[in-house]
Amino acid sequence: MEKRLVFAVAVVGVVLAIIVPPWLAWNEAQRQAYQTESTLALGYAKDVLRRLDETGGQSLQGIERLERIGSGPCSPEAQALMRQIDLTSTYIQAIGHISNGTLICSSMGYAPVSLGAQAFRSSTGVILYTAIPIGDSIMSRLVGFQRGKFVALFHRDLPLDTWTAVPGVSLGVVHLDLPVTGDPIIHRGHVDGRWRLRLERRFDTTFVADGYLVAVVRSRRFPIVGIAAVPEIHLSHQTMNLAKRLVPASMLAGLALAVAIVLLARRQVSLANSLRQGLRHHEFFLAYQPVVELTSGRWVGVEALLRWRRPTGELIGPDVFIAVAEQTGTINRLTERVLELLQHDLGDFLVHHPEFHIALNLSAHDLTCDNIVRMLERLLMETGAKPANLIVEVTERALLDLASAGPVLAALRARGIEVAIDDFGTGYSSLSYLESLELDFLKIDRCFIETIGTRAPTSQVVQHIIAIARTMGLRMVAEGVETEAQARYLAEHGVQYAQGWLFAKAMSFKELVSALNEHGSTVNVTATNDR
Ligand SMILES: Nc1nc2c(ncn2[C@@H]2O[C@@H]3COP(=O)(O)O[C@H]4[C@@H](O)[C@H](n5cnc6c(=O)[nH]c(N)nc65)O[C@@H]4COP(=O)(O)O[C@H]3[C@H]2O)c(=O)[nH]1
Repeated sequence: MEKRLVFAVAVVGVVLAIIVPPWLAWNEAQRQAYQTESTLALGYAKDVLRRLDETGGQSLQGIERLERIGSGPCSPEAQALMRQIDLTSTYIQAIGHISNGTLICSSMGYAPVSLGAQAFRSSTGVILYTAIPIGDSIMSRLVGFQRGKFVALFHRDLPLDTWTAVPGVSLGVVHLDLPVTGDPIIHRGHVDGRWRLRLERRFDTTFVADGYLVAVVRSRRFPIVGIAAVPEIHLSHQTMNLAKRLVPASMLAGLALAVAIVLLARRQVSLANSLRQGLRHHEFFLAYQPVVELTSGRWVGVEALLRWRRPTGELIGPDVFIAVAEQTGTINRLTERVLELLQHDLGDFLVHHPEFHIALNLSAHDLTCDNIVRMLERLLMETGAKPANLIVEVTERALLDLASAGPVLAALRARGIEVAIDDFGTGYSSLSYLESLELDFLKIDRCFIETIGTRAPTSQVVQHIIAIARTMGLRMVAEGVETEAQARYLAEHGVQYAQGWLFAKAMSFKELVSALNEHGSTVNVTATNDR
């Protein structure tokens, strides 16, 4: 990634960091407010429904008791029962016998009372009266519930007499046998009978309509729904209250993120510049970590690991600078430098150690064209080495672009240079994907070796990786072996090679040569410092 690209990505990142968190916070405030208010509205609707269910239940029970009396609907016995039902019920105001729309006798006494016009007859034969003229008031607040010869009267406000913390809440009950456009049977405030359609097959639902947050709940006992509508303005207030807390916090977080992006971009650019400078000023060198044959303890080769020492003496690890080099397009130059350093270090070493191998790491970029093939051929020519002396290590990530990596790897293998898949198990490769490549070695990553003999959930993975390597006919190299127990386990499970601090840390080429000269290739020293 060039400087300008880093800048562009950073600008986009900063803009997003400033816009996205407050936007997310605002959405979260809306979501939370809606959730809270919906729960509240559903609570009101359920309360109305519970009261009406209870009223209906008590009315039916009372009527059934009166129907069971054999002594006539207005007999003294029946009237005594009416008074008893009236007194003991919590919701019914009166109960009586009706004939031709007139209450003949009731728990209130003998005086005949006309119930006025029928408001509605349900499919189950229940008749409702909603404008019963009692006393001087033509439109009294009583509602009549008639089944057969008897009617129960209750106060219209009773089911709606639910306490609401929010002002302006509308409450109502709609009968499902009424036409869709019909009015609610009882209501307080604005209630639209059509809101019930939003229930569909559910038992309750909430939605925003006509300036209200509406909750509709269906009764499981009667064909009715309870409705509560909280003014939308209240929802907006709640959203604003929450947003006042969430948005500033998210803006701060976004700002911190933006600052982090700017700092990271600056570091990226300055690290990229330093990398180029480091290449010009020869600040890179190679360290070599021995690869050991597990059955014999023989050093059969080394892995060349790149190191960067800044003029300040600071040592920067490849984990940091390889990623920056890959992102800033300097990686090919870095690989070139690795080959130059190898050529310089090796001299004619491999001519005298024909069985020894050198493993070097390649990046995804190196595999995008066959330039690397020519560069390695040149290295072989200059050092007098054979292709079998070289192993290239590629990570699973580098193999993602199979279309370009595949032919390059095939070209290397065609020349006799072997290929190892590095950090196996940490990337994205699927088995079928790996099978489409021709490989020689599989390197088992340190993170799996660490789990050997532990109770870590991934401790079984090593066995699977070993099985995969066997199935694919690959030789194995275990990385990061630090204990005898790990080495023993690996040897017992047929892993041929290993590297790690148990055997030796990475060392300079000079130290490698003197260790080999001193002890032959069966050295068993823990070589000095990993520079
Ligand atoms: N804790 C622990 N660590 C151990 C042990 N034995 C070896 N290691 C470390 O594990 C890493 C092994 O290299 P890698 O998996 O190829 O992983 C390498 C490789 O992917 C990459 N790298 C190194 N040199 C080059 C290079 O020249 N070119 C490219 N493209 N990548 C390189 O950087 C990665 C990191 O390299 P290093 O920092 O040198 O870290 C090395 C090595 O120092 C052990 O017993 N315990």
